[in-house]
Amino acid sequence: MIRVEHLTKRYGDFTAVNDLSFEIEEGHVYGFLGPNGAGKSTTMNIMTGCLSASEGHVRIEGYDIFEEPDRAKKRMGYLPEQPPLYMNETPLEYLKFVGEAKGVKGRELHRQIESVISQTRLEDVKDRLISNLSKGYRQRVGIAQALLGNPGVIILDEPTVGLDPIQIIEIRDLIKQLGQEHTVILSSHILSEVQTICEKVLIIDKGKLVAFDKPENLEKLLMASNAVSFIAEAENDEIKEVLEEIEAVADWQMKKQENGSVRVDVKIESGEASDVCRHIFFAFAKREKALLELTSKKANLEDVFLELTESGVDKASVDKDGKTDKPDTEPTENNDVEWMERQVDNR
Ligand SMILES: Nc1ncnc2c1ncn2[C@@H]1O[C@H](COP(=O)(O)OP(=O)(O)OP(=O)(O)O)[C@@H](O)[C@H]1O
Repeated sequence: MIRVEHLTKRYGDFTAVNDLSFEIEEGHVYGFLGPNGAGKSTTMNIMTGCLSASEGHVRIEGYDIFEEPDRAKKRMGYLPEQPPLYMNETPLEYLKFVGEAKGVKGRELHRQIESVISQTRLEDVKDRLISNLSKGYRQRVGIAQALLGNPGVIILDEPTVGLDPIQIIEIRDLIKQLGQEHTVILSSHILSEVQTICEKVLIIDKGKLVAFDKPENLEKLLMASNAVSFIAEAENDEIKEVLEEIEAVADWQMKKQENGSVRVDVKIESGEASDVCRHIFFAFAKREKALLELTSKKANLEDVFLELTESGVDKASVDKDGKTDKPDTEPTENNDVEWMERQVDNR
């Protein structure tokens, strides 16, 4: 459906997108994930024909975005990071304007406007001035305009940035619904967002693709960072004996507690942490030694993301340059959003 081939974008001496290639298939929700400045917006702007590329090709359903831009653009709806809304118009007026600009006319335009207003639940505000709408509703208007012309692909650049937690949840639900009828590509630097909405994730860092897979497969990549911790009332030799019985155990550290028990942190090389927990539990029970605590830590997408972007070590075999620079991130903003989301999720 979309084929990106060896895409490169240079701003002067700076390479913002570096030899990016990937293919998007029909009917999935794709997450385009990366730290701030990774090159997500640049890539999306090129894919949607808003920006030229220094090198490479983008084909939308076979149409080259640079050679046949009209045909290619017809097949895509785009919500840029800053949606170009006219504040002194109502959603209805604005959607009419955008629909006409996309070449939709007459009754068909009327039908499509009704349909996108209903899909994005704008009925109650369709006659209010956009300048008087909340950011969440403005974002809905932005999504509604992307849906006009009934494109197969919807591209959304950071659609939840700046929204409050309730609005974030509403927009995510809307995106999930859109994914039932369209191919959706969504850029984000919020991991939990991509994990909950997307079926496939592209991770981009410093303009390069570092991973492209299902969220669950990316987590499997980091099985090695699965870990188990326990506190046992046993001697070091007995603990060593138990751990040596378990093939999946890669390494461990023991620390004597004040009450005489021993805290053990175990690194797992392969397999499930729960299987290792089960083995440890029964091994100590058989020896009639008490386990005071037993917990496992499963690698999640966040671990994959940090591993692939912060360390620059390429576990997905896409980028082999092994850079170790830290990305240009703005953790405060991300943390605020994720913290607020957790408050809502926990209610
Ligand atoms: N017009 C420009 N001129 C020079 N450098 C630019 C220009 N536009 C973007 N850049 C740089 O290119 C890099 C990629 O920017 P881009 O906006 O694509 O990243 P992003 O992944 O979308 O980041 P964010 O999540 O912050 O939006 C950044 O280092 C940015 O500063």
